[in-house]
Amino acid sequence: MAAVLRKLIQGRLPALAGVLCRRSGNEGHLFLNSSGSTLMQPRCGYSSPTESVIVEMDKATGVALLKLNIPPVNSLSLPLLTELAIVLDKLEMDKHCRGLILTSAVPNIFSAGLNLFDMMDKPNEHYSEFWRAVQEIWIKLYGSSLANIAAINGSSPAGGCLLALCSDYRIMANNPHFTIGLNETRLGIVAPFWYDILQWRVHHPPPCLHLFVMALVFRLHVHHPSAMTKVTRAYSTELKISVSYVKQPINWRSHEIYK
Ligand SMILES: CCCCC/C=C/C(=O)SCCNC(=O)CCNC(=O)[C@H](O)C(C)(C)COP(=O)(O)OP(=O)(O)OC[C@H]1O[C@@H](n2cnc3c(N)ncnc32)[C@H](O)[C@@H]1OP(=O)(O)O
Repeated sequence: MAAVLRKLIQGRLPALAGVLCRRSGNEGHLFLNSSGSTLMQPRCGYSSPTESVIVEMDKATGVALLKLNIPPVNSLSLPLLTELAIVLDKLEMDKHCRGLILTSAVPNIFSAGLNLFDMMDKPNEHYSEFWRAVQEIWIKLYGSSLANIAAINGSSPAGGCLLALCSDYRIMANNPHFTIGLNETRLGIVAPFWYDILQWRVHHPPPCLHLFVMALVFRLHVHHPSAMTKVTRAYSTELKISVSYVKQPINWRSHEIYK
């Protein structure tokens, strides 16, 4: 690990800087226990071909639980990114699916971020394909029409943090050993401009966003349609605002931090 990091820090990140600068480019109860692992009672499931992304679809709520499952650290390799993209596409097209929760099947690790081995000693074609896959994931997650929540049940540096930032809402297990943040700057990787916006959005959520998530969690935990209808009616305006907020496209020119 140390040797890999040293090699990357020494500036052997061919093709990376250019790509990063380019601008195109029972009832499904969810708990985080003290160790941060997620417990959910699955109703039915389908997973990616290699089970690197386990999918547990709760038919009653229409919420899919996605568990990243590439030990030891769920590093985001090209195959994992590709499988995750396929799963996200399938869920987007599934008319019964209303939301998704992204978490990890690996104890203590949500994701170690981008796979370091995909960023070194590879031909240029590989870098193009890899970075296209990275961008595709954040676009699919951020632009998803489904409500999506990151249940961060372990450490989540760099690209792992990106996955969390792309989600509509984040819940992290309360464990002092779990770290999260953008440590990739130490490897010489400059985070692209939209990373700022994703972070800004996290630090300045409107109060109604919390209401939106409360309603969602309420829907998952309490199977009481009439109670839910009352909540929805009472707060319909706030819910509409929060839904449009979390699903708004990034428009960096009009964004407040760039004004
Ligand atoms: C366009 C969007 C821009 C987004 C920019 C994002 C960039 C990145 O994501 S760069 C990647 C940055 N990630 C890291 O620097 C993470 C480094 N890893 C860690 O900090 C730790 O490994 C850990 C906290 C995630 C887990 O710690 P621990 O449980 O102690 O496990 P080990 O450190 O012993 O690691 C086990 C095993 O996993 C290998 N490994 C760790 N991280 C990666 C990785 N990102 N890619 C590939 N492999 C990784 C590590 O080398 C160990 O392997 P072995 O030595 O063979 O056991």
